[in-house]
Amino acid sequence: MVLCALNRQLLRSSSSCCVFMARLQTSSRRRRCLYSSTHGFNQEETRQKLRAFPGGSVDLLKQDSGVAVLTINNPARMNAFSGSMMVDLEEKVSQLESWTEGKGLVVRGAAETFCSGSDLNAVRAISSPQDGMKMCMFMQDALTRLLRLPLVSVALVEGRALGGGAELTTACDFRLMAPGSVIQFVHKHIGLVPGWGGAARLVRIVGSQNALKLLGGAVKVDPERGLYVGLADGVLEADGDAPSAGTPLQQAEDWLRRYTEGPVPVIQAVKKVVLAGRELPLLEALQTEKEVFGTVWGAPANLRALASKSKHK
Ligand SMILES: CCCC(=O)SCCNC(=O)CCNC(=O)[C@H](O)C(C)(C)COP(=O)(O)OP(=O)(O)OC[C@H]1O[C@@H](n2cnc3c(N)ncnc32)[C@H](O)[C@@H]1OP(=O)(O)O
Repeated sequence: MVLCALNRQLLRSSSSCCVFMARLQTSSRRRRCLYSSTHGFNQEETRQKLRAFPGGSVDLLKQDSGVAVLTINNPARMNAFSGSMMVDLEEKVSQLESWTEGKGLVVRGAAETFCSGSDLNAVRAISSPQDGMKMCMFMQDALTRLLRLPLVSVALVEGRALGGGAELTTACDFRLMAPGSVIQFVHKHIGLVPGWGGAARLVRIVGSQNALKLLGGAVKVDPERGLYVGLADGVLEADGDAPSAGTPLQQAEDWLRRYTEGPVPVIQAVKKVVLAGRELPLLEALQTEKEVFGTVWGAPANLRALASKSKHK
C-alpha cells in the first residue's frame, strides 16, 4: 500500500519534473508566461499599456566570456523603472533564455546606483487595482524567468536598491554590495508590499524571521547588515582602498568567475539542479537532478576530465 502510494507520487512527480525540465531547456522559442488569460492576464495587452510610460532603457551586453551585463539605465530618476523599461527587461530576459553560450550574468544600475524601484510617476498614473495587478503579473513573470535562467547571476548593488529595486536584487542568485550601498524594501512607507515576487524570494534567501523584519521595518540594509542576515554574499573593495581590484563591475565579474569557470553545459547544469532543489518538492527535485545528470554523464567535459585523471588536491 505504502509502495503503491510512493509509486503514484513518483509517477506524478516524474511528469511534473518533465514539465520543469522542459521549462529549463534553453531554446529560442519564447517561454510560456507565468500568468495567462485564466488569471485575467494578457501579456501583449499589458506590454502595450506599459509602453505608454516611456523613459530610460534596460541594456544587455553579451560578452565572449559567457558573462552578460544587464544595465538598468534611467539615471535622471535614480534608475527607476518606467513602463517601457519593464517591457525592455522582459525582452532582454527572453534574449538571455535563448543564449546557448551563456554562463553568468551581472545585473547593475547605471551611474553608480542600482535602482529606485517603480517610476513613481507611472505608479500614480496606473494606480487602479486592475492595472496594478497587470503590472505586478508582468514583472513577476519577468523576474521569475530572470532567476530561472540557466546562468549564475549576481546583482551588483551600488548606491541604492529601493522598493522594486530591492526586489530585483532577489531575482539574482547572489548579491554583491559596494561600500555605502543600501538595499531597502521601502514598500511599507508607501502603503505597499512587494508585488514583483520580492517577498517570496526574500523569505527563501534570509528566512521568514529576517524577511518579516526587513519588510515590516523597511530596514536599511547596509553591507554589514547584508552579510549578517545573508542578503549579501560579498562586499566590494572601496574605490581607492585597493586600486588593483578594479571598477565595481570588474570586481563583480572577478567574483563571479569562480562560479562561471568551466564548460558551458556543466555550469548550466549546476544552476539547473540548484534551481530544482530551490523550487521543487524533494521527489521532483530528485527526478530533475537525474535528468540533468543524464545530460552531463559521458558528455565531452566528463570524458575529458576522466581521461586527464585529474586530482582534487
Ligand atoms: C512594486 C514596486 C514598488 C516600488 O518600487 S514603489 C517605488 C519605491 N521607490 C521610492 O519610493 C524611491 C523614491 N525616491 C527617493 O526616495 C529618493 O529620490 C532617492 C532614491 C533616495 C534619491 O534621493 P536623492 O539622492 O536626494 O535624489 P532625488 O530625490 O533628488 O532624486 C533624483 C531624481 O530622481 C527622481 N526619482 C528617484 N526615485 C524615483 C522613482 N522611484 N520614481 C520616479 N522618480 C524618481 C527624483 O524625483 C528626482 O527627480 P527630479 O530631479 O526631482 O526631477
